[in-house]
Amino acid sequence: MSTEPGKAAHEHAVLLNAIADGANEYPKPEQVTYTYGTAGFRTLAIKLPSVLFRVALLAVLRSKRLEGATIGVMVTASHNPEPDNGVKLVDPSGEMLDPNWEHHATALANCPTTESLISTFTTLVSHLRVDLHQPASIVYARDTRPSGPDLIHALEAGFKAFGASVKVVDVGVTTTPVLHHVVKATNDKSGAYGKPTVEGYMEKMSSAFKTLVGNKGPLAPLYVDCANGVGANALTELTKYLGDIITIHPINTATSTPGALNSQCGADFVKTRQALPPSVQSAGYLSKPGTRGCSYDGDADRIVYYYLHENKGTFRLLDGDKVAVMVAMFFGDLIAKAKLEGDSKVKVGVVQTAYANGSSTKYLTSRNIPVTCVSTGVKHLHHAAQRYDIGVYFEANGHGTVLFSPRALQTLQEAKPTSPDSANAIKHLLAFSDLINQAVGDALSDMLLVEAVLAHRGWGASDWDAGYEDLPNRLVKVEVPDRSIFVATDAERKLVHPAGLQEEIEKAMAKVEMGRSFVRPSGTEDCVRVYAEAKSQVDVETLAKIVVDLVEQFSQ
Ligand SMILES: CC(=O)N[C@H]1[C@@H](OP(=O)(O)O)O[C@H](CO)[C@@H](O)[C@@H]1O
Ligand SMILES: [Mg+2]
Repeated sequence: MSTEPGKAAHEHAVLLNAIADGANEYPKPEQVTYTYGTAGFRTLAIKLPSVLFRVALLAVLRSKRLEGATIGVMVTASHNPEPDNGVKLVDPSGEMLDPNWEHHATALANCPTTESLISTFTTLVSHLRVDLHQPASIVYARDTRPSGPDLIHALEAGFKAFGASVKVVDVGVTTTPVLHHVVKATNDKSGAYGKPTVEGYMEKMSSAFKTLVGNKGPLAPLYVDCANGVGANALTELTKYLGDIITIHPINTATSTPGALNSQCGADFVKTRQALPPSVQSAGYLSKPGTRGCSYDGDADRIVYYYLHENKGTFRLLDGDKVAVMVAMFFGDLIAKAKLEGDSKVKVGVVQTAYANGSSTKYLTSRNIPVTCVSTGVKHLHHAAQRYDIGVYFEANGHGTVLFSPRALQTLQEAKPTSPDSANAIKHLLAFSDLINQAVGDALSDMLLVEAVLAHRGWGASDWDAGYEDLPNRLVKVEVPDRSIFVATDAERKLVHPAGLQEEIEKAMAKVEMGRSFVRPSGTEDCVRVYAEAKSQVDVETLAKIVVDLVEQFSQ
């Protein structure tokens, strides 16, 4: 845009006309209200074209507001069924969109007409003090959903309205964490984070993995359920970079079979059902004792592991809590071996949500590892983890990563080893910081992290599992007329509303041994979630039932 007043006004009018033309092509369906939630906009794909067009406008505004910093747009609905889709924005550091801007996204998405869209857009430009003369830079990608290409068209139409002031890079069909990597690396002008490309991501991770386990391979084979999603493509690519250090068997890789995505497979299926995907079960992949399997979700930002009990053949889940505990303990030991001096001590902390199994929290705290509990949603965990030198964060369902603070990295880079052992520990800690996605939870990166830790420990799945035994637990969805009456506090462990309900829940908890239960409204589905755990299966069922009944009673 020009800085001459007359010309600038003309260009502004041209821009608004172009936005109006695009908006007319992608009208908002009537009677749909959109919310930018925990995971961006997510609903049936047929309802989304207008949202994609408007998200493009917001992405451009955000980039211009940040003086041309690169913003990411990911088109995915993660573990949802195939007819759904979604879109979320990625901030320049590779993190989720700033929560203040979520409201602006919601406002644009819900404008009923082209006129109201233009008016809201203009208001945002002035309220947010966006200088439209600034350049903008956007990278975008999508998962394998059949609705993806049309939604990408709608997104691109939004970018085109701004003409040449917007530079766009289409990363193509890839995982959510790869897109986050590209965003973070593009904005890191020092180049230290790695190349801002899919190849850069693969090279960085595979070379760190080789540094860590190159002399320990070949590692025992691993079966990877890709949920018939985009993780299958990324994993195929990654295995080329890994060579023969580890034998990976990708399964559920039918990315173009209609209806296959997340159907009877994937991390969400396994965590919710606490069972193997039928395809893994029937093929007997894990029947050889000790064989490890893992499942990604549809956009490969989440992973859970499992194996079959050696004697009983029963299913054993190694979820996000199990990963967090193993990784935190391992990093604690590695830091001790590094023998860093005095003030340069690096400390490990863990961030969980209330859904973390009580046994995992007890295991950590009894070993003096600090644990912070935060509200559900990756962005809360990510921010809390940034307060530790090495912050390990995982949701029980497998979303998570490990963050190395700039101070920890600098300390490690400058540390003077006192022995060959300390030199090795420092080298390994630095390699782990390259192996682990520093922007967001990442199924592929977390998988290599688990494999590297197991190899360093000399452990199989059952050794890993032996640390602690999960308390029996139950997670129940309750549909209520209006979930907004449920208001939680204290990292969502207590309810402040409806009045009196919390007291009743606490009475029920006190009746069973090691009873714990909490209730919160879901941020992604129209339901209230009830979580309960207790020392025995019978007690947990009783506790869950009482609390579900209470929720129903108090929602009338
Ligand atoms: C109990 C549970 O698993 N909740 C999930 C779910 O959030 P809810 O707000 O509970 O619907 O979706 C989030 C986004 O994927 C994920 O971060 C979170 O862990
Ligand atoms: Mg996901």
